[in-house]
Amino acid sequence: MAGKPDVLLIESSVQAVDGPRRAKLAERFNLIYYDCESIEQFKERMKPGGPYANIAAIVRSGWLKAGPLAYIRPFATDVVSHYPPSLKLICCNGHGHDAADVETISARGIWYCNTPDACTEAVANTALFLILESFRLFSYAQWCARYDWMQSRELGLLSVDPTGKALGVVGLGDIGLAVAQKAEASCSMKIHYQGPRRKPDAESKLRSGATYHQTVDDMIPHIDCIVLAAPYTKETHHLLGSRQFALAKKEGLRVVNIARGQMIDEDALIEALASGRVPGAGLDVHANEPGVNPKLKDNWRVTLLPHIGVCSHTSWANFEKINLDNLEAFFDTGTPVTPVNKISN
Ligand SMILES: O=CC(=O)O
Repeated sequence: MAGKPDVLLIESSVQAVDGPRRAKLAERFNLIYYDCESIEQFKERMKPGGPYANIAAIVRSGWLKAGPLAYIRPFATDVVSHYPPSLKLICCNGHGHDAADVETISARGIWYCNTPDACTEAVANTALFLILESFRLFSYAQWCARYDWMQSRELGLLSVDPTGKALGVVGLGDIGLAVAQKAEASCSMKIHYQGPRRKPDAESKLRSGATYHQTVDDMIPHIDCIVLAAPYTKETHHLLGSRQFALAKKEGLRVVNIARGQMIDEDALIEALASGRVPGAGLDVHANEPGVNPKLKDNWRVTLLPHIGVCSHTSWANFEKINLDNLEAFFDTGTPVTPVNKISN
């Protein structure tokens, strides 16, 4: 094994890359399979003399473990200082990278790569489902079909079709644009968007274009449903709160979040649901994951998912492929393919 770089693999059961490519991987790298039970154990194993003491790369293509352990954050600030000096590359599944302290990772001279586009379809399809849910409240209707048919009679009088309604997308990046295209194509929704700047290229990919608004507050009075598809940053923390809900049209503002839970002030959302300013919501993400606010759980106007939008067999397969592209490119050329930071070689 001497001479081969140590690569720590956090894998999923979706082994999309198999056959010759996987065999080559084992020829080229000393593959170590992550099996820690806690973050403390992870730190311990990276100490001199430990099994992870010489890792040159970490490749994360799967959950760390099922259950609450899946929420261990191996790239967070308190862990980065425990990385061995040999570590030069992190390849991590997913689109958002707010769970990693990329600034501190960069200061340590380590490349950090995400897997852009690997999950665009999966997340955009989830958003489309949640848009329909926020208007038609089908999850509650399903509950009625299972347990109390007659309660669905009232529901049928409350729900509204999204056809032709105005959709406001916060963040017209890859995912936001895919959501807008699907909503336009399937429900003829009129697209509005907000972000740091106008995006004429993205606008031109929509059949009827899109209306840009500089701020969320400017956009809300024009829309029937808002979808959050922007990265979570200091600026987007509590992007939706009481002030924004107060700006809703009198017919109300449907709310869909496929980005990060902390972009919504959940207490304000609960109040807006009670007052009718928000007649329906679809949330894939939550402020305190893996917990879900009990008041949202109790509200039949809200469709709740457990941050599953990004996860499909298709996405996990793409994650693995892109991670391995990054690993191989880094060891071939010194530069990975999809880094979010830049390290001078
Ligand atoms: O939420 C999931 C991701 O950012 O990939």
